[in-house]
Amino acid sequence: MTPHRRIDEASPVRIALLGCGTVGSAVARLLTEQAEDLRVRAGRRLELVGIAVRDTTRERPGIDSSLLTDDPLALVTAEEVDLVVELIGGIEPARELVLAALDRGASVVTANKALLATHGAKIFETAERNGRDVYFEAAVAGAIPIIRPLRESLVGDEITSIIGIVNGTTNYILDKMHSDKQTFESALTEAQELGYAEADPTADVAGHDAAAKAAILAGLAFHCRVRAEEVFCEGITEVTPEDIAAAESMDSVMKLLAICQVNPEDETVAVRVHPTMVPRKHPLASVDGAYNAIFIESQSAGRLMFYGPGAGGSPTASAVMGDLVTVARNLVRGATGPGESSYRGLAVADAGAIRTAYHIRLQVADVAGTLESVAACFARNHVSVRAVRQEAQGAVGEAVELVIVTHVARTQDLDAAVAELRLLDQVTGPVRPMRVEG
Ligand SMILES: NC(=O)C1=CN([C@@H]2O[C@H](COP(=O)(O)OP(=O)(O)OC[C@H]3O[C@@H](n4cnc5c(N)ncnc54)[C@H](OP(=O)(O)O)[C@@H]3O)[C@@H](O)[C@H]2O)C=CC1
Ligand SMILES: N[C@@H](CC=O)C(=O)O
Repeated sequence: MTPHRRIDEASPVRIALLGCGTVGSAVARLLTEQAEDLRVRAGRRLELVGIAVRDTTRERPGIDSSLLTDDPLALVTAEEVDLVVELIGGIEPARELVLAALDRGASVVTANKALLATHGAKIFETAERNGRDVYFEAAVAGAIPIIRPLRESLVGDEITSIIGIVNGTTNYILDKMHSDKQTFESALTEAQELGYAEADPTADVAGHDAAAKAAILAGLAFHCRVRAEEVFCEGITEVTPEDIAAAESMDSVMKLLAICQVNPEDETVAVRVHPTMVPRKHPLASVDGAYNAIFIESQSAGRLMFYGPGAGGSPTASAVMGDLVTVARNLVRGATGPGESSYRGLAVADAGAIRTAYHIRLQVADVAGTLESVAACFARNHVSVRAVRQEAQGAVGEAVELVIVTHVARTQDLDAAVAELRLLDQVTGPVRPMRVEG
């Protein structure tokens, strides 16, 4: 274990900031503007000793340019640094820098879900070995306190499921597609301008950002390790205005949900992210813009809901600052916060075994026997149909739209049924399955 520089009463806690973009610049400003209150709350002055960026020549309003450096490794390995705040994003060089900081003896605060959901095991093991903290409240759901409740408040309870909206960008896009009939592209541009999207917005719209967050939530909730790549993940890039209209015709809205459950039969963990039809009366349906919401169900507490701004510089900086003060207090006391608790070796369920209800739209020729053929595809694949609706009545033989709602079914069974439907002579257009929750 690296001996820590003693933070005596006259010494400040020295902070290195990696990244000065949407979140980093908000953190840097708060450290200056709130310096006196932060000193009292942390028990020591918090001194920003350097800010690593790519471009040191760019004008950055409110930021002391003498602190800028383009050598992040030199900054995190500097002898005097007590606390490294990683707000660069992505895997490299963030991984290398975080590990170097911990090995050198600094504690770490990060908002980097992609990094933790991919290299969390190594990072937490390195922190433990060096007796240092890794705090990451901002990594999931922006300003919403969700990591601390899972790591501390609910650690004595048995969590059975988590369901939530954990990506602000996609919630913003889907909300705008519903409420303003905006196109996907223009809503995404707005979300980028507002600072909600990742540097590469593919991570948002393809569902990878939500999948990384779901992996972190599932790991904390069920005390096991889940990696981002193990999460079943479908983004919103294929969601069309027709899907939005179909959801509305069912008095529902489209949401990108993250769902984490333990299957009590085989003790596997099912973690998934996908666009989902949610009935308007469900509390998640009214979560608009870049807001996030997370429902937790646990044995003793019952149902809990967490709600708030899920993205953006200022809300995310709030979560980072909370971690920063907590870690500074720990440093001053010579203590560390809770480490990783992943003692349960639960396996992650196969994607095909994941169970949900479906809403399926398909175009068929309105001829005798069509309904029977369609129903047989579901029956042969063990998918139970709950309701069938024919959208319009035309002349015999004309194409009509059928809407079928199923009971909860296994993904692999539903996929097999859809594959058979596509081969039917009576099916004359695309077959569009959407998952349904609530
Ligand atoms: N934006 C949001 O709403 C939220 C973001 N997060 C997370 O916070 C982190 C930061 O996000 P955000 O602020 O939006 O990202 P930005 O893209 O706005 O900022 C990234 C910053 O990192 C710097 N940087 C990038 N690569 C390097 C490098 N190799 N060396 C030194 N500096 C580098 C950039 O420098 P330069 O300025 O010179 O380009 C920039 O200042 C990410 O992990 C993200 O997932 C979490 C919750 C919400
Ligand atoms: N790009 C992310 C930012 C916060 O984590 C999002 O849109 O939620």
